[in-house]
Amino acid sequence: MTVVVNPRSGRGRATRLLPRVQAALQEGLPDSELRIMRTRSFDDARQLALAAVAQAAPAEAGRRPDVLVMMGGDGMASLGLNACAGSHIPLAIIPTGTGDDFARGVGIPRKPAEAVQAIIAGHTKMIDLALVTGDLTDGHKQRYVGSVVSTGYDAKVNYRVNHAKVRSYAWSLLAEMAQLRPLNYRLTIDGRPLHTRAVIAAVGNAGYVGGGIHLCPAADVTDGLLDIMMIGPVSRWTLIRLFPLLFRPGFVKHPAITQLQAHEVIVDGDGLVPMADGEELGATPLRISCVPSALTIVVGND
Ligand SMILES: Nc1ncnc2c1ncn2[C@@H]1O[C@H](COP(=O)(O)OP(=O)(O)OP(=O)(O)O)[C@@H](O)[C@H]1O
Repeated sequence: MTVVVNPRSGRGRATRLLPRVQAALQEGLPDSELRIMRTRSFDDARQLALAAVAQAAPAEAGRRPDVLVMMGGDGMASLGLNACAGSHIPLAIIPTGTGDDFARGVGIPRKPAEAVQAIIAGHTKMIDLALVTGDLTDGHKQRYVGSVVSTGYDAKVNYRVNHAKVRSYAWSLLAEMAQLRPLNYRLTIDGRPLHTRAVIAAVGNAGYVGGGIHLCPAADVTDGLLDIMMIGPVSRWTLIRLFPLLFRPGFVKHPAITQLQAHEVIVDGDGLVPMADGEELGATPLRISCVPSALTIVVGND
């Protein structure tokens, strides 16, 4: 078992928790060889995750497969799922980030101590991933996304937070609200064109963005489908009323909200800033396809 740790995730929470996590894993899995790798940078984390998967052994009779454990936030989860996708190596997450939306959306316990117990118990399930193809910011042409691709108001808020000198989510929400205007979207949903105007258009594999916004409430990571959620050209005041409701469980019903499901969506439009896992994703057009059962993850008991 290789545990790749971003010591800075959750503003240093991972560093504080690591000794307890290590002790619990050693106690719970005394026969496992445990390798703990503290990352020095995001690139370092990517390399360590890829190397761990390349060296990992699959399951054999009477023996569990090697497991990649990513300890950090959504950035680390994204590196882990991209390293494990399509392999037979299960991915476990110990969520110590500020958002942890991937863990939230796929049934991984959000409390680190419970996530460790889930790893010890070793229950796994296969989940779908969204494969994004296009000119991506990381220089690649393809990347898996586990949670949501955002392109509207919420993505602009995320972009503003990332580029602000002082990172304030509340301030960015307000600043983007002041500039709110519907964006022109040119979507192709399972081959059918849909030209529309919207303030939010998100494509979800799992349902959460922005640290608990349930933007795609119908998303199911085992149904082989992507969930598309759009909020049409509403006024600022309507969005201010709708937005907090997205933090609550359940569905938000409003005539401006459209929810669809598809195997593949091509997202294009004017002035879109696609974001995923808290980072810029790339320039439009982007093709987003659901890849069923692309990843095995370690989950808690439902
Ligand atoms: N030593 C490091 N290893 C990995 N990433 C690092 C490191 N130091 C800083 N980072 C930065 O941390 C970010 C990834 O953090 P991660 O997603 O693990 O946690 P978070 O940002 O606290 O949580 P969340 O993404 O859930 O809000 C990247 O933007 C990366 O550049």
